[in-house]
Amino acid sequence: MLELTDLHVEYEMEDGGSVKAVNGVSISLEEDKILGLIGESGSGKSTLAKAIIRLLAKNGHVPEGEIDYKGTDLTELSDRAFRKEMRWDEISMVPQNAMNGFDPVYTVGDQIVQAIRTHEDVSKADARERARELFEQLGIDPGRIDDYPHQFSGGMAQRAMIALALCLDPSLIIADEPTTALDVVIQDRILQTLRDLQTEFQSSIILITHDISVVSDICDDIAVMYGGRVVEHADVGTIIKEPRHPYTLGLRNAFPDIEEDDQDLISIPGTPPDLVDLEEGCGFAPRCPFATDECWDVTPEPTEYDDGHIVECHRADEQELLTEKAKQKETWMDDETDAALQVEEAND
Ligand SMILES: Nc1ncnc2c1ncn2[C@@H]1O[C@H](COP(=O)(O)OP(=O)(O)OP(=O)(O)O)[C@@H](O)[C@H]1O
Repeated sequence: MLELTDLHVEYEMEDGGSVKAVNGVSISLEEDKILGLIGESGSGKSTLAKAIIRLLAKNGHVPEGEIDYKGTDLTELSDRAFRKEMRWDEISMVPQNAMNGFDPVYTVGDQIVQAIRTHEDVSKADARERARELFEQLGIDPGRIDDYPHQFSGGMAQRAMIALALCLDPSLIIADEPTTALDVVIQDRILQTLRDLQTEFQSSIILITHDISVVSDICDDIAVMYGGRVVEHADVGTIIKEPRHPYTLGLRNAFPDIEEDDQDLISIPGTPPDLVDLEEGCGFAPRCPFATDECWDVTPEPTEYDDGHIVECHRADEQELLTEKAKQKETWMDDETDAALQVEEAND
């Protein structure tokens, strides 16, 4: 249903330079699937999402690439046509912080009713009924429909935001770190609700997060972003159990596995690349313990392994060796990698 081809997104800066926040991304999302978009802060996840729903900051634009949504290239649509035909009806978004998504001066119910009536010719009473039903489905007491946003707890506001995103029955929902501000138990419940609703509404979801353990439970596919590119993309089982990219292997080390005791959490040394002065070569090479001269000099092309497992790494063929070495702390402590390593004992 959604196919991005060689998508680039840039932010113009006052000094005349530009931040290449998304730098040639090609991925696809099938109908009724949840795609997890993971990567460190600054890897371009939100930018990619906002480019799809056309909510980029004023200084952002798409200089190159296609966003094919059900056969329409969204980059070719006028702003007016996009607002009328696409945003909210077809593609909606749950933002990082729900409180910012609601207008504090109107009740939550009024805002959902207004969203429905702006796009559909229905009576106020019918729209209100739909909002009440959505509240119920999301586990919010429908009696709270006339509350103002500040009267909701963080978890409830986030659920109400999901109700708003679902109220026009869109085919694609983009959820940008929808639960980061919430505690783990509520986070888990909201993600499960999202999964249940996705099955019921038969919509597709792009779920953005920096936490690989969050996505493993509810996603079908995962795309790993690094430095504005998708460096690995596959079904969730493959990404969790058989990744090939050293960055994905590193991400796996950095989050605890709930099934294992006594683990060392090893973070990836160094910092993400400068997206203003992008250099030739693999963007991860300065932090990669396995980088060779070729990695520094030549940007790797996407290569497909198995069915739909796409990796951008010159050494992706050496999966067994990389996997074994990546498990060892010493690998990430090697002085030959550019950066300092921080090792945290999981059970400290
Ligand atoms: N309006 C802007 N102007 C200039 N640079 C920007 C702007 N918005 C984002 N950036 C830069 O674009 C890059 C990608 O940012 P983006 O927010 O998409 O990353 P992210 O992976 O979503 O990070 P996070 O998890 O922190 O939200 C970063 O280097 C960021 O500083």
